[in-house]
Amino acid sequence: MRYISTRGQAPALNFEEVVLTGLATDGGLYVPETYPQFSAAEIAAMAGLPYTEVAYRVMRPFVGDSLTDDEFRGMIEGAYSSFSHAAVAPIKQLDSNHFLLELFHGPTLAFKDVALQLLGRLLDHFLAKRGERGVIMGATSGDTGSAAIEGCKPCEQVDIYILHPHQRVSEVQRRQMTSVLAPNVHNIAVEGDFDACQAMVKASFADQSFLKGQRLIAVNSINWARIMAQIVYYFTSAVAVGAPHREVAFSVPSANFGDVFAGYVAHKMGLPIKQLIVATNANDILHRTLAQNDFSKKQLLPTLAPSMDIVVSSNFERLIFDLYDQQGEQVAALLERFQQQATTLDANAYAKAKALFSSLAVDDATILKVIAEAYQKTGELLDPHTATGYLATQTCAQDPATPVITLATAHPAKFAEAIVKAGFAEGAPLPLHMQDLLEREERYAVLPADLAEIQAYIADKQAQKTA
Ligand SMILES: Cc1ncc(COP(=O)(O)O)c(C=O)c1O
Ligand SMILES: N[C@@H](CCOP(=O)(O)O)C(=O)O
Repeated sequence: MRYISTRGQAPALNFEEVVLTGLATDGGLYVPETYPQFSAAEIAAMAGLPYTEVAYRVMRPFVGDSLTDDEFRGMIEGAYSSFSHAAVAPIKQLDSNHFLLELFHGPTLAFKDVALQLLGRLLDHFLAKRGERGVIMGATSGDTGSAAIEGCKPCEQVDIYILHPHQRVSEVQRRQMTSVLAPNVHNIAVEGDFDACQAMVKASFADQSFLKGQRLIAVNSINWARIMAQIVYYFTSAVAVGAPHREVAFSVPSANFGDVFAGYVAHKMGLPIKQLIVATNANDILHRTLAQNDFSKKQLLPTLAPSMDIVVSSNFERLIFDLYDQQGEQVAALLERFQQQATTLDANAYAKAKALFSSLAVDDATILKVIAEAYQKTGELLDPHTATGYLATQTCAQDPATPVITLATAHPAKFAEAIVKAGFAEGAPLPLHMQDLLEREERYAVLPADLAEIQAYIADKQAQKTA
């Protein structure tokens, strides 16, 4: 399997190189040159298999000869043994044709664990094999950070620096990150928003000289392995509700577009997905683009679904690349225009997107209403991100005969503010292993949203380690 950049100028890489490279040297994101194909018979044969076996079958073609079968199987078993539910990503029926895919049974209670438990193992393996150390730099709006720390803290080969927007993540999210006091874990609260954090991470990939020769590694969904691992649960859940014999639809709370892009890849691989519904919070750029072809930035708004407080959505570039028939120069030109001014997708690309995607933006007041109503109707307490997907299913599902699977992307206990405001005064209880989270000691630095200062901070910490 060869991976190519969405901007068309960077060298093609194999899986191991892609996992260790993060952002391409031309600023693009790596994608497989072609997508592996699964026949209806191969998909049907997944019914009833353990999650780990489906994971192996779905991901194996992406890995190529970078790992042996046994090495890869071992990593998959290890990654998902840390989940508290035997099914890893169980599915619940809410209504005759509406299902909830619970993606929050990993150690940090959000869907990010599904990929980051595996990515930590991949990094450790590849770096150890090369006898190298690496520096991870990641941006988080709240969930990637703790999942990356949890997935990578056992890695002897890495130091990890996570940038989160100061005072814009929930208290539980912050403490999940900052109470990990391992010597290789560093949290930086940036006086800015998530877009600023992500832009500084991307800029650091473009010029890595501050690291004086150490390797910079990505844990955000710019790293292909993140997307790859998220494709699996589209297969397991679709098969559970009748694929490949029935078409299915998915509703996905979205922001950086990694999760729904994994669904798009599953569709390209042969999974019969009829509709992908993109749900956003009030930061509605994805909705405006898909609904009206208005690909333009607006001021980032803090919302009650803070993990989706993102305007510049990384993985939308991967979709654009595919919609533009892998024409990297056109993608680069479009994204250049997007940085400067309001723009649109070309008519052909937009028509292709419209054929599969629908969308809805959900404001804070509606999120609170949906949490309360969904609880009354189904007995499920949704987290504020999942609430956007739940409403989008009800609003956008095109065909009552097609089952819709809403992705439950986080556990409600991570978002006490929204849960209490929705009328649940007690909030949602934290699981046992986090009962003392609010009492744990925290450690983090607060820094301005200034690339030079942040790079100097990291360089200084790294120099102290090697002194
Ligand atoms: C809980 C939660 N839901 C949804 C999303 C959106 O996922 P994506 O960024 O992959 O679109 C995120 C993070 O962005 C998240 O943390
Ligand atoms: N919602 C994310 C934002 C980062 O997205 P990623 O999927 O690219 O890591 C978060 O919680 O940090």
